[in-house]
Amino acid sequence: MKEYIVETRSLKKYYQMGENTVKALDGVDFRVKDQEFVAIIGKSGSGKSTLLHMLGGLDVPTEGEVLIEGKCLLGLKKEQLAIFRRRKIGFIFQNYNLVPDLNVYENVILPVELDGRKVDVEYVDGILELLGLSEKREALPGTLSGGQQQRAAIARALASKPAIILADEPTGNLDSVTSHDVLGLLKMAAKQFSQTLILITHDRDIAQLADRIVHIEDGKIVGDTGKGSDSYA
Ligand SMILES: Nc1ncnc2c1ncn2[C@@H]1O[C@H](COP(=O)(O)OP(=O)(O)OP(=O)(O)O)[C@@H](O)[C@H]1O
Repeated sequence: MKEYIVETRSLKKYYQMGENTVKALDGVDFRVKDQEFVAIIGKSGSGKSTLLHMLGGLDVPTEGEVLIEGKCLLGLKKEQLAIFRRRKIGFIFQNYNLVPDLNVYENVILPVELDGRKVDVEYVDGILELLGLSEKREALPGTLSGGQQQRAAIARALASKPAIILADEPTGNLDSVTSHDVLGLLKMAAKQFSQTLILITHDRDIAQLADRIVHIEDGKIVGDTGKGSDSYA
């Protein structure tokens, strides 16, 4: 295993808006160790989502590199990138993106099935149990509370056993008590299944759950605190 599971080198993403260049990311050197939990904080428009999208291979940098387990994403062909995303990365977004016609269990195993892999039923049952969803396996998403839907989305992200979980404001639609509960469960699950967790949040209380807090401003890392951090600021 490489020292860093995730690494960016001088990562830049510029958008040309007429005469103006928006520097969404402006030279980001970001490193995450295997099984670390890192929270990314920063004001709206500071570049958090852009960074997360680059890490997950959902977008291509203007300059610089993203390395996952030491492998440069830019070197991958389209098909290889799609396989990489399905196998290595679990995404959790603010709007849960559950399929309304499928029940909780079917939603959770969908990415594994789409990848043509055999479902590890015992493992999935363990995740549902851990997230308090065992009773809701057969329920349709529309009949669940926001917190339950988000837990189902977390279960789905965990089910394919990805090495890395990327979560973009996963509790943005939940009240603060539910947010804390859901995030606590996500943290516990990531630990239990030896996953690396990178989470964007506006909420400083939630960020405190992480091993490290990385602060982004105007597309640059301006602070990096917590155990195991390198010093950037
Ligand atoms: N497709 C795009 N075209 C043009 N500009 C973009 C695009 N995507 C992002 N930006 C700009 O890049 C900057 C960073 O955006 P980003 O979404 O990464 O911020 P953020 O920190 O995630 O914000 P929020 O907390 O509001 O989600 C912003 O100025 C945004 O307007």
